[in-house]
Amino acid sequence: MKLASEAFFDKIKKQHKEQKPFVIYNKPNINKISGLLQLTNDVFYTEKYTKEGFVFVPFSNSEKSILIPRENSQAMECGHNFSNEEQQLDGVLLKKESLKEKKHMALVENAVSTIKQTALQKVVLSRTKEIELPTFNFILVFKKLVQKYPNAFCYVWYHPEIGLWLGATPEVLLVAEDRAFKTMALAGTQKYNGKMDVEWGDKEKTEQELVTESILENLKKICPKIEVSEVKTIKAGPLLHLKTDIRGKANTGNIGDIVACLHPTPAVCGLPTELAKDFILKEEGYNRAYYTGFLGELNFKEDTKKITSLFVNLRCMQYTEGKLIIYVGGGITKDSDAQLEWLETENKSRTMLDALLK
Ligand SMILES: C=C(O[C@H]1C=CC=C(C(=O)O)[C@@H]1O)C(=O)O
Repeated sequence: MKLASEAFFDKIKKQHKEQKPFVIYNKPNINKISGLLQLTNDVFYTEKYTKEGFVFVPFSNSEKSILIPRENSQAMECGHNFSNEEQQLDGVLLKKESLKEKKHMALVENAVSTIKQTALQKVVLSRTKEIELPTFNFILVFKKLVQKYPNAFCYVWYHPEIGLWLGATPEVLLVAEDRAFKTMALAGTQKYNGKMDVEWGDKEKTEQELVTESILENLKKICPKIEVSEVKTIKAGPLLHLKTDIRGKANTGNIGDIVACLHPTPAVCGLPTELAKDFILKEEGYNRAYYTGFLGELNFKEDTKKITSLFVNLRCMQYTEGKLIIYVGGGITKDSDAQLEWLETENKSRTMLDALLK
């Protein structure tokens, strides 16, 4: 159902007020906002990725994978011509985070020495940034995300039993049309300072190469011939990253088989995967929940095709109990500097903060 944007957002407000699950999202470089409004407040789970709907999957199995099934939802869409009358988000106050800074730096130092002494090569370490906010206008922030980050996947996802999440992620996990698929190796970060033609340090180049190599190795199991692009610099909001595009044709039509080769990529976990995951679960000291999981359209039937568009849940935040929790992390290798890694997480938090403060 195509709606004018006001009617679209009114329906979303009503759905939220009635505490019923929904997702609204804008895919990269497309001038269309889609919504799926679940008809009841049941929780639908998905394990094998064979159903049709919008999936919301955690980083590890501490949480469950949730589906908003297409057949139990109302689908709607609107364009980008929304009003800008509400500009300001009131009451956003940032506190100093000296304690968090010390903790994060100690965690990074611990990782660097573990990498030097064991088989661990890379681990992605993260933290949260919390903002007290008694009321939260998620529609206003969503509109800002869509306007500010046209090449990101922007979303608000809500389930009364799980929570409210928002984000603007630059990272594709998997886009598939029947058996043809694409993914990307995204890693390495620097601040965008007005130009795209920049130099990259060895740490960032190696970090991104490790991600590419590992994805290619894992995909061999389901794809004999893989196309790999050159490494490019891409802009993601206030940041630049290194990216390699990867394409192929899978020898399986089951999305679950492809996802099993990709998630969690070394861009959000590390290498070797199991060692990195153990390090994260043991040392990070908090629950990532759905941050660094993935989300998106699963097995959408369009004409005669089956389309899947999944994105890694980065540059995201959760609103809970009067608090916004922003999640940010970065890849640690033997060459990481703890202070610079802290600054990188600060820079990454700007993606969400700029939509709250500006
Ligand atoms: C883990 C995050 O970013 C990943 C994606 C791109 C670049 C990254 C990096 O340079 O460390 C991270 O691997 C995050 O934004 O929280």
